[in-house]
Amino acid sequence: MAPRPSPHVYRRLLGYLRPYRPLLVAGVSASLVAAAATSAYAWVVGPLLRAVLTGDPITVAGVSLPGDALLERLPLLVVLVALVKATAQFLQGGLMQRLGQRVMADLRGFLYGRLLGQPPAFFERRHSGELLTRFTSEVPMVEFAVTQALTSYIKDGLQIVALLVTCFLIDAKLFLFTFIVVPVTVLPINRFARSLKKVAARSQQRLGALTALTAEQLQNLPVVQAFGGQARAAEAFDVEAERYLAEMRRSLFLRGAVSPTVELLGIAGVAMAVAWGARAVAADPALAGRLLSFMAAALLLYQPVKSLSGTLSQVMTGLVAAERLFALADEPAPPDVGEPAGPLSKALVLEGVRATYSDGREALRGVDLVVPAGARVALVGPSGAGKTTLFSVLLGFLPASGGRVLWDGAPLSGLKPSSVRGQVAWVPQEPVLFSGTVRHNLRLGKPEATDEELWEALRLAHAEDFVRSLPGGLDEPVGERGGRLSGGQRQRLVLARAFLCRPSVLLLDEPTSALDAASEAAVGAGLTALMKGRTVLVIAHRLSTVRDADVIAVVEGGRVVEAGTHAELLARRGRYTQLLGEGAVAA
Ligand SMILES: Nc1ncnc2c1ncn2[C@@H]1O[C@H](COP(=O)(O)OP(=O)(O)OP(=O)(O)O)[C@@H](O)[C@H]1O
Repeated sequence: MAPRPSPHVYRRLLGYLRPYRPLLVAGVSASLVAAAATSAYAWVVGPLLRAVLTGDPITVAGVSLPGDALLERLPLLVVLVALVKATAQFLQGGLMQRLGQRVMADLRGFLYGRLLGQPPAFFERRHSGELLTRFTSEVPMVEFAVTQALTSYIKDGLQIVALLVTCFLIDAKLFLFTFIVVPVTVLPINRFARSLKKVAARSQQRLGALTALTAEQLQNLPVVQAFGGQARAAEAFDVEAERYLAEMRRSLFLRGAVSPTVELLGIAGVAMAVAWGARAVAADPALAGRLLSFMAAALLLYQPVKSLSGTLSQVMTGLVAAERLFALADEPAPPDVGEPAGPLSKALVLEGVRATYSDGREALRGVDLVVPAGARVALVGPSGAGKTTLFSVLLGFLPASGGRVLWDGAPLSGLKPSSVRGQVAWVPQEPVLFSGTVRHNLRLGKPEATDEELWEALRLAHAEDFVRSLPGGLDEPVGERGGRLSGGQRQRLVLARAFLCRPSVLLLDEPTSALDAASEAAVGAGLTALMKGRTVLVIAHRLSTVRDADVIAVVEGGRVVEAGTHAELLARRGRYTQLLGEGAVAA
């Protein structure tokens, strides 16, 4: 069943207005003035027309004006009313738009902040395209709904109320007769609103699926092309695009039908009022002025009603989008609470650690391992053994489902995750860089680092020379994902970034990507420097790294099946010897 915006969504969006109450009050006041000015038109137009046509004296707001004074004062009055209305509308539009933009900025910031607190499992359950759709298409939908609701809905709503009151005051009987059709108008609008909500939710889901598919295919285009998969990709795209089109057809049909239906009902009401009024005036000619005022007010109603019904569908779409955004933001994120972790000084101990992914796969099945502070422990094992999962548990991305991890004797589950991450530097196999400058990338873990500290880190990571030779130095842009640098340069920047954080524990997934001999030597020297004096857990892919380790842990099937030094394990002639024979680590 398609989701529908609940009253809760309106309330929550209204909550975002609270900090801007003065702005809201000013905007609503301007709307009230504009609405009152519109009603004033109706008050003056009827008597004016009647006086012009008959030359009789008229009474406006209790003041009786003779026919000749009219031609001087009434045009002035009309211009004055127009001036007040124009000024009020200008203020109303400006204030409400500003309010709408502030609300949206807050909402966008809130959503992004919530996403930044989510663990990797949250993103694995979703397609990156889906999240992108939220930001690129659903946030603007909410933005439109909020600004539209604040500008058009308040302005038009107040104008409608003011004009209805005007009509009632001019002639209560005529009012009751004419607007007996109003309840009849509300019924179809309500039905439209409900259908529109459903269709809006479905078309947003379809757009999400289409964006997800497109993003995935384009991101991996070289692979698609290498396998000659363009035709299949185009076919899959057409299928999704057709589904989206079908939903949009339904949505556009409904949207197109709202305005004309409301207009028809409104015109019918006015026509009936004219017929009734004409008969009443025939019986009592003095009614003519009032009837003209009444009709002016009824016709002035046309514009705000049309404007309201025209944007109804977009506002509904925006509310559905808001509900989806709130649902995303409300996904519980693991709390960042607990005791602060200090630098590791004794040992990191894993006792029977188990870990299960959200799809039910148990990747760790009782890992026992002791990593003394300052030691270098190499993890080796076949692909899929659970080495990366172990890092995820240590970084707090995946909670242990059994056993425990002790950080200097304190259970990891009781420590504040951000403080543990502050002690740990994680260097993944593929260097991760963001578009931006060298400085921007280095400061990721230490935003306040000075240039001296950056150069020092670059020197330690054997990256100083190449950064100095870049035309912009620290200010040189690295390109998207570091694409303007070589593989070895990217890796050394990532190492420099880790140096800056002064971690006490290093989780290192040794790079395997082919580098030329010079780059490899530089990266290797940087790595050696980084590991010096720290507790290191390294997923080893090179024999030299394994041989130099204090302890080698052989991981297989989610357990540590053997542990010891290189010499001890070779002497045992067990699984380690077998793995070396199979080429699990490169010479
Ligand atoms: N996000 C995930 N969701 C579900 N299962 C996963 C996820 N990541 C890994 N797995 C599974 O968990 C097991 C251990 O994977 P892990 O990535 O820890 O192995 P690894 O030893 O690091 O392998 P490699 O050396 O190939 O990187 C594998 O069976 C894998 O399929």
